[in-house]
Amino acid sequence: MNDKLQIADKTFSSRLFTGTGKFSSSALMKSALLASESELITVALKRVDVQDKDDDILSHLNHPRINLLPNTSGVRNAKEAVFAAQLSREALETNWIKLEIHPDPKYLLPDPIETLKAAEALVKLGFVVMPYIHADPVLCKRLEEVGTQCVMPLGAPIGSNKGLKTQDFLEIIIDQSNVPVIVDAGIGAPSHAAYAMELGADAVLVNTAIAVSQNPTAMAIAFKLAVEAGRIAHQAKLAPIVHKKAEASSPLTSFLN
Ligand SMILES: CC(=O)[C@@H](O)[C@H](O)COP(=O)(O)O
Repeated sequence: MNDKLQIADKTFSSRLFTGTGKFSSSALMKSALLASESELITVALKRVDVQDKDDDILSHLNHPRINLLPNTSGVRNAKEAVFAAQLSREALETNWIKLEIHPDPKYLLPDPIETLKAAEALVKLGFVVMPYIHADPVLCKRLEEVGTQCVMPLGAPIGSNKGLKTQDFLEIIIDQSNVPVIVDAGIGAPSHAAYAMELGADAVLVNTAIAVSQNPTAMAIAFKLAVEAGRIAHQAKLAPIVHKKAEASSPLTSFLN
């Protein structure tokens, strides 16, 4: 069965996207990310030394399977985001950008107005834009209309590990989206990732839950398997929930009949 995910000009076999922050060492990061089999890995531009091609973090991500997804984390508005994306295109030779504008350091919630503004500008400049946003179905449609290649609604605040707190809105987004929906942020356990995939998400992005686990490599494998299981379950179609009464799994006829 061909179940690849297409975004812009790239095709992905893995529906688990990952991040590079919070690992206790670069070696551990590399081991976990390779074990995850993730093919799209985001790295904060502010962590990359764009003058240095041998930058430590980039050298650990140099692998034929890995596509780098620079992100604009740290910018405060659309203008800064566009500038950061242009810098990244020059330095890293990719026009893919994960657009993250979250000016408030306490909750790291994405600014919807600046994100839409930046997305529109970046699409016009030829970027493949992957916007990190709140699970807002109306905003997702507006982003799709300006030409983003996917939407990345949050499950819960970044790094909170709380899971799919936005589930009702994620379901609406999944139902009405014409571009891939990637649930990003707050996914704290493989079961959360599996659930997102069961709901019909096209992919998930996970960073903290893998990086801060006691065994990031084992946890990466657990996430990989969970994403695969959730995807297969979604395609197989889940049995419907039956309300208000039980329904016997076997016929309720007596053995004596
Ligand atoms: C790395 C990255 O892009 C994060 O901003 C992303 O949203 C992941 O969130 P978690 O760390 O909660 O998985």
